[in-house]
Amino acid sequence: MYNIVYIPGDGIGPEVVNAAKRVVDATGVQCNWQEAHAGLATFERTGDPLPEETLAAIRGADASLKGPTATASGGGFRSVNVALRQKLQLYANFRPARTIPGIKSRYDDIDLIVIRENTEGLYSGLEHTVVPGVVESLRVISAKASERIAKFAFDTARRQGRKRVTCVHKANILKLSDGLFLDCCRKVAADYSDIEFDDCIVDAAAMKLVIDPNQFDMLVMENLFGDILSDLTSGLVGGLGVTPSANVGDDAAVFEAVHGTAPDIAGKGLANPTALIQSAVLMLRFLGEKDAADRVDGAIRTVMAEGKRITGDLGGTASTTEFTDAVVAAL
Ligand SMILES: NC(=O)C1=CN([C@@H]2O[C@H](COP(=O)(O)OP(=O)(O)OC[C@H]3O[C@@H](n4cnc5c(N)ncnc54)[C@H](O)[C@@H]3O)[C@@H](O)[C@H]2O)C=CC1
Ligand SMILES: O=C(O)CCC(=O)C(=O)O
Ligand SMILES: [Mg+2]
Repeated sequence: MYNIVYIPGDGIGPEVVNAAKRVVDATGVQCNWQEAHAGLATFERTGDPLPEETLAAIRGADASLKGPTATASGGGFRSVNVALRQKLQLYANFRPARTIPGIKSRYDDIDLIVIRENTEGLYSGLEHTVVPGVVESLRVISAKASERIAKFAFDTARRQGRKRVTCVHKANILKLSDGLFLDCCRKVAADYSDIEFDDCIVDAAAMKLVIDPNQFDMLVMENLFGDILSDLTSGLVGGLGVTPSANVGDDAAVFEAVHGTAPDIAGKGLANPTALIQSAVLMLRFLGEKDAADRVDGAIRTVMAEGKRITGDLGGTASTTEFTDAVVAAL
């Protein structure tokens, strides 16, 4: 019996979290689900978007499954995701993009992984007004966090039989900060002679990913570049509706999709739950439940290949529930 915390979140969050829970339960893996709260709805109810009891519940759980949480542009509270990743030191963000046969996309053979440093960089949102009309944002990069994420990337590459790790950076312009990140990746690479290492400047990497993604294998980068490029790699395999993500630290792990709250389709039963179900697959693998993880992956592939009960983002007409029913039936 695993103790799993689930956070419904905002927008489409409750719909896709419910779908992922149903699928995990259908595998027969025994989970004691504990509900915890975070996000905009939690803020409106309690005045705190990330209550201390939610952090404590995640710390005490075997793993957590999180729906997306809303962060307003401009004013409003600081991102719950950034706070969660920093407070729990979930330093590694793992975002695979893999072709699922049957889903129409530009390519039919993608198998990439984006590894994103999850605790520092511009994404921390450390900003202040210097004088009215002038704002400063701090982009802190440390050797400790850079070496830690590089090591995570190489260890993951080794465990998963990957051939090459590419550091994506802007060290030609950000000579000190990205220079340090690149140096740390080079230093760590020297300890992994069985895995190739190279680097690519981020603007060129974006172009190369669109033109010929298979020239890459695993990509490691700082926080903001990872945020942007992981949406791009999602787009290579069918979009945000299908790509999972894991936030992993030494003491806790939170599994969520790459996508956000999708306000344009929230509450309508239109969301594709595949991304969060695939995040639950990553969670099952993390828990050591390989057989259940493979079975869910296989069930999704069966439903996608059949193509009759897929959601609107993939060109189908199925609702979130109808697609989930089909996955459960295929299991
Ligand atoms: N991990 C998290 O909690 C994340 C939260 N967000 C938050 O979500 C809010 C909305 O952000 P947006 O930039 O609009 O990005 P978004 O990912 O919510 O939506 C972008 C587009 O993708 C579509 N989409 C996303 N997930 C889908 C799914 N499962 N099925 C079908 N279509 C899907 C949406 O309908 C929309 O057209 C913001 O407040 C943002 O801060 C954004 C990304 C991650
Ligand atoms: O925290 C947010 O609202 C956005 C998060 C996000 O885009 C991501 O984690 O990829
Ligand atoms: Mg993002």
